[in-house]
Amino acid sequence: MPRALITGIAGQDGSYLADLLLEDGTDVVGLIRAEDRDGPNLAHLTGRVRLVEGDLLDPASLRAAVGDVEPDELYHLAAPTFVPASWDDPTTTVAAIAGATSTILAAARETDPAMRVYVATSSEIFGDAGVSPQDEDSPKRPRSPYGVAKLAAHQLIALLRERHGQHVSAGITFNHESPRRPPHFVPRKITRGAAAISLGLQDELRLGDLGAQRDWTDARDVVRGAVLALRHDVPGDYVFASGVPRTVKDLVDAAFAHVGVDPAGRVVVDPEFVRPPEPTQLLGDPTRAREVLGWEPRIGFAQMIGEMVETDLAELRAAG
Ligand SMILES: C[C@H]1O[C@H](OP(=O)(O)OP(=O)(O)OC[C@H]2O[C@@H](n3cnc4c(=O)[nH]c(N)nc43)[C@H](O)[C@@H]2O)[C@@H](O)[C@@H](O)C1=O
Repeated sequence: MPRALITGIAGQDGSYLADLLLEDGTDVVGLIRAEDRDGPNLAHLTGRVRLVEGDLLDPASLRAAVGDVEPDELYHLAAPTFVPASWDDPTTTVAAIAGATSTILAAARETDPAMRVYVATSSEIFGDAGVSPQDEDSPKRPRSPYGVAKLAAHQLIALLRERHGQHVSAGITFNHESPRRPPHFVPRKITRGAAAISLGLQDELRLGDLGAQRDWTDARDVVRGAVLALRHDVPGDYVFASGVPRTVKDLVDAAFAHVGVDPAGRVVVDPEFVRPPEPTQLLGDPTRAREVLGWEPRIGFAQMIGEMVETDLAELRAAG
């Protein structure tokens, strides 16, 4: 039975990855911060996975976890994820993303040079790429401290692969969502808002730029890609994306249609949430993942948003 260590198992992606690996009989160990032990995404995993403690800002704890667990497969998903927050504290962002990735990759090599590793990087590494859609070889000009930190991690992976022959793959993940996504990200904010408005719990939903565009897929599809990448014989970089551009307004329309409410007059643009426009359209080209790994998204946009709204309706009803 292979043993996998998942950093960030308390998060959206980590918990779905644990579900997937448990299904195929993998022995799953999760790395968490002490304060995440009671997180909502861990409850259903209790008794089915082993948890070890570690902190991205404490390199010794990461080295100890990798050395003690001695996994065959290491999925490094833990990271700060809210892009605007990276402007408030770039130092911590860089340490927790670039610093921790470098520690984990070194620990993997010291523990077992044959250990297979997958690291989640991000479409934020592209920034003002100047070309759209972006594939693995597109120019990378990040526009946030978060993107800079992810790019450092991304480039380190390629370098260590080349220098030491480490089996490390990078997932260049575009936006991915699910019923486990926290509500400060715009899709969950919108599905939660539509649900609350339809239940009469809220009058309006305050958002930033409705014309902002992203490439959204379902988190369950993305973690399936992570396993395919790690288990492929040759390590590499892979864009995981739908290849379909959509706007924040498309999210609003899909979520409100699901609850049968007209969003007109209910959605208010609030400057607090407006970010500077992207100079290059962020859109993924997942051709390599499809051709090399046989990966394609299976869960469509409307299904994903519908499931998120249903989860929000159920949670709000239960809370009320
Ligand atoms: C790939 C990447 O994906 C995620 O980062 P993100 O794209 O910043 O995600 P988000 O959901 O916060 O924003 C998406 C878009 O929606 C616009 N937007 C409009 N109105 C609101 C609004 O009211 N709230 C928010 N949050 N965004 C809004 C906002 O300006 C942006 O254009 C992370 O997983 C990150 O870790 C990652 O790697």
